[in-house]
Amino acid sequence: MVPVPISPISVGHIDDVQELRKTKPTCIPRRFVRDRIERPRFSMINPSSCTNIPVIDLSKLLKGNKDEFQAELLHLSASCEDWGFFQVINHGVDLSLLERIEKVATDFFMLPLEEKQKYPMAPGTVQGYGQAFVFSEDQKLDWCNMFALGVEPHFIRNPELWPTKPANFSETLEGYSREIRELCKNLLKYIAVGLSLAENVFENMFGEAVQAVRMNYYPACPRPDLVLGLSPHSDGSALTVLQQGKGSPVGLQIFKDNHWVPVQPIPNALVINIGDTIEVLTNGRYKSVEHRAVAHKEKDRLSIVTFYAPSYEIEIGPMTEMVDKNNPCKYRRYNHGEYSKHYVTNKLQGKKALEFAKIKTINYPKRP
Ligand SMILES: COC(=O)C(/C=C/C1=C(C)CCCC1(C)C)=C/O[C@H]1C=C(C)C(=O)O1
Ligand SMILES: O=C(O)CCC(=O)C(=O)O
Ligand SMILES: [Fe+2]
Repeated sequence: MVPVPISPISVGHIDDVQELRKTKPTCIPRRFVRDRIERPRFSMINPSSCTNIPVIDLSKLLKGNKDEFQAELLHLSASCEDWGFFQVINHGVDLSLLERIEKVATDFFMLPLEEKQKYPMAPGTVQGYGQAFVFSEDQKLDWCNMFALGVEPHFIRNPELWPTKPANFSETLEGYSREIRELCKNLLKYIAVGLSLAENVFENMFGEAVQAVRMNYYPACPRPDLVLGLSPHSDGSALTVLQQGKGSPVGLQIFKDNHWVPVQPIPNALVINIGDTIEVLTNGRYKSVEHRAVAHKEKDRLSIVTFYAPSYEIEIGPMTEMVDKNNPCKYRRYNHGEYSKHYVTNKLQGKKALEFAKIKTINYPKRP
């Protein structure tokens, strides 16, 4: 076959925000300054920010009595349906692992730039150190440094991008990913039961699930009102598990009822969100929710995010149980590998990536 020339992507110069903060603490290059409409208006944050996202106590599902189990299952279904986001406490993930992953992530981001640049995220790709989802020179940049790695199955790994410093990075990430994988399997089991589906429906469907980790480091910013830590997006995964660094300021915001609602960190809790894949499988009953991160004036922030998704070979489409006369099929069937490719080759733009799967409805004009 004739090799197709791939046109190289020209993304221009991307400043490393941690370096900017060190060397020019008051400078915000033009590419980071958002258009007015996109800027986070802190005065516009829902004043009843006490509307906190729901909290699920997983121990009640794992080992609660019958009544506790039923009540928490209802709470989980309602959280998925009404919020698409919740925090999980008593999740069973070893707390020392949460501390250790945070330590290696922080140690990595604190390395000299030359060391981190040994693991570069090539333009247009998503693994390594840098800024993902940048495809042109005029695209606005996020006030964030990212380090992302594919973890499972092994063929998605690029071993050259697994850092040798800090020394215990790889073994810690392996241990952490194993436990987060079990958490995702458990959550998917209870999500299925809450939908009156067979408990193993997702695990059986997903095959050898894909798991990737992204560590986001948001340095303090002199004008947080002009920049975004991370552009608004929904996640392409089935489920996402997000760990907020201890002592990190509030930064994650979710878009609900036309307002950006901040997510208040709870010590040792993990934030879970429904990804695009579960939205499609449930025919839109559980929706992936747009979210973003904002920067803080004085404090740096760290988040460690795991994307859990079906194997690339899997065909995805609304499950038959979720489609009926009152809920007509809203999404087409597609291959998850194709969706992953589509997702990672487009800039983050709200829920735009999911247009890929939506069945367009035509509104015929009413007859006179
Ligand atoms: C920067 O990365 C992402 O935001 C991201 C990518 C994840 C991936 C890797 C880092 C390695 C290869 C696999 C994968 C594409 C999952 C988001 O992940 C979402 C997007 C899709 C689609 C998904 O399944 O998870
Ligand atoms: O840092 C955060 O709180 C948000 C991260 C996120 O949404 C992501 O990595 O997909
Ligand atoms: Fe996200």
